[in-house]
Amino acid sequence: MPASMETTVTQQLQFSPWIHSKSIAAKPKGSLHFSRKLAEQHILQVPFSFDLRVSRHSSHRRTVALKISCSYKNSSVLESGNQCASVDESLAIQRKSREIESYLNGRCIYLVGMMGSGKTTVGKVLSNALGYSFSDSDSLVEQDIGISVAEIFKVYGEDFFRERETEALRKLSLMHQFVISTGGGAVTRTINWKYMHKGISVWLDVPLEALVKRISAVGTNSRPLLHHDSTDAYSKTLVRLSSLLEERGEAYANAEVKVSCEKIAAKLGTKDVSNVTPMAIAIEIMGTRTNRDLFEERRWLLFILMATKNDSFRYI
Ligand SMILES: Nc1ncnc2c1ncn2[C@@H]1O[C@H](COP(=O)(O)OP(=O)(O)OP(=O)(O)O)[C@@H](O)[C@H]1O
Ligand SMILES: O=C(O)C1=C[C@@H](O)[C@@H](O)[C@H](O)C1
Repeated sequence: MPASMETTVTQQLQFSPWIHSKSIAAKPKGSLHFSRKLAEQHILQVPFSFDLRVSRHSSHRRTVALKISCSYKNSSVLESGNQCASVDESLAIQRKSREIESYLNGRCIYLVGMMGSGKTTVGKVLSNALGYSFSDSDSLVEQDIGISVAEIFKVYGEDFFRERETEALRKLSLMHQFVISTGGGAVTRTINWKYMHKGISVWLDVPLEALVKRISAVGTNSRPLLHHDSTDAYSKTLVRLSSLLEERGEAYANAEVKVSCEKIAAKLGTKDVSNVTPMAIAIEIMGTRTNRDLFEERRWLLFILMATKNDSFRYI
């Protein structure tokens, strides 16, 4: 087994939810090392089986299926889990995160987009890769008021929620090194943009049909603006989401970066956006520069060019 692949696989474990994966150290020698702290905490005794299969699904991706079994100290229970990950994506995300570290300079990333566009899912992958913290403005409001977003809408109404959402974004705008998943409607208030423009805003643009599929699969209970009685979930969600998207299209376009799932799918050689993984979206985000930053870069280039051409050039 090539050493580089083993390294990647070991690093993939950091995304695994079923063991205290943060305590796993990657070692590019084909062995898994667990920290002393983990052992001292009597959590993990020894990994006793390690099963790795590499398959080639398409010309674009190699997928590693990794199965690990561990025994836990002071317990007869054995637990195991599976982790599937694309080696290429995993390498690309690590490389990109190193590349953009100085460009980001600690700036927060605000993910905006419709309900179900993947702000939370992609946000967690992105924050993990960048070594940033993750936060979610809906969760901050819930913690603040002590009840769920759906209950806040029911008890206090949408205007009250929007005020609290703005306050959550104001607090977040004081932070550094955060990836922030914003509420789907956060883009509708101008004041929220004042806060979000303190960092880099990214619109996750996902086709309506994909949003409806995702939301109908998990239900609308936690999404008060979409909630309806249980009959014909797909078409009711479709109607409601399409009118929200029409109302908000321009507001989402205020984001400095637009990441289109359809475009990523096309790059992968497919039309089906369900083939676009959260990791692929995170990689695309990391590879895109804002117009503001491109403008700054060009300004500097121009300055250097003129300075080298003309010694007496003075930059104003
Ligand atoms: N790239 C993806 N491919 C397939 N499914 C995805 C993808 N990203 C997210 N999902 C799924 O879509 C659903 C919604 O994702 P998520 O909660 O991250 O969206 P969100 O934008 O945070 O939604 P909301 O604003 O309503 O909280 C989840 O079930 C998630 O697993
Ligand atoms: O799109 C919206 O307006 C909303 C999206 C959710 O994230 C929540 O912020 C709330 O349900 C409203």
